[in-house]
Amino acid sequence: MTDALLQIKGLNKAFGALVATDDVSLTLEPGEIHALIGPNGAGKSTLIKQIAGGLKPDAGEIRFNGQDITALSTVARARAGLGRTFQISSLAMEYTVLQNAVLGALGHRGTVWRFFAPVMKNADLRAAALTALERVGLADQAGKRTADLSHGQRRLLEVAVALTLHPKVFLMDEPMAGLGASGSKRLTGFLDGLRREAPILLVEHDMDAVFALADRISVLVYGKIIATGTAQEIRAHPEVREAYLGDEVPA
Ligand SMILES: Nc1ncnc2c1ncn2[C@@H]1O[C@H](COP(=O)(O)OP(=O)(O)OP(=O)(O)O)[C@@H](O)[C@H]1O
Repeated sequence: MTDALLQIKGLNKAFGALVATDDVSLTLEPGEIHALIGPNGAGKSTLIKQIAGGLKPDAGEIRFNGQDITALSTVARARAGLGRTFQISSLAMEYTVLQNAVLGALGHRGTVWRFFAPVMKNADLRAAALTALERVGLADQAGKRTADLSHGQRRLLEVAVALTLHPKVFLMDEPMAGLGASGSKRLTGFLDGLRREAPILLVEHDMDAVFALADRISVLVYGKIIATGTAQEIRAHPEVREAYLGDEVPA
């Protein structure tokens, strides 16, 4: 394998007596989708937050693109190329779809955002935003108020906002949530191609999507990774079946 773009080493995080991240190490290699699965409360979101910079680990190291980023702010990490979609929407609901995408593109330029109107007239920003909207199939919704989008469309808009930043790596926390069968099929197809642009660390409960997409799967239980492997290896792993998959997934 080539050098990992993202390397997590011995990460630990406790909330009082609760160990939410228990000595977690994992890598994300160029071109791959590495899915992180596990039961509710296993610590998946807590791990993503530490990688994105919103939560400080108690111990351990996060290396990105050859650099130790453990002490960097969320903004510095995003500028360095860590793209993220959120479990809870970060969109401005009263703004249009295009305005949200332009704000995303603006974040990449690092420009100080003083006046919204001139920003919306900036041809480069608009073009970057529209390209991202086209890629997720939302270009025809550009003028719509974000609050008027369906839940699934909002999730796609979040992916478009992340795309405007041209990240080197994507961190995605449950992008399929609430999409419905056709929406998740469509997003699955999109993520399948996206991995060639930037590898994806994917937290997802939708097992159809995980098993269709993931090059590798890590299983988190009580904050600990109990197994990492291909879809086939994970399906057949006795401890994983007992702790998480049960009889839902045929081996
Ligand atoms: N800020 C916090 N303070 C205290 N406990 C927390 C905090 N954030 C998370 N936890 C706890 O840490 C554990 C891991 O939570 P986390 O949200 O990371 O799990 P998860 O695997 O993402 O769950 P889900 O699949 O339901 O989203 C849970 O027991 C949760 O209650």
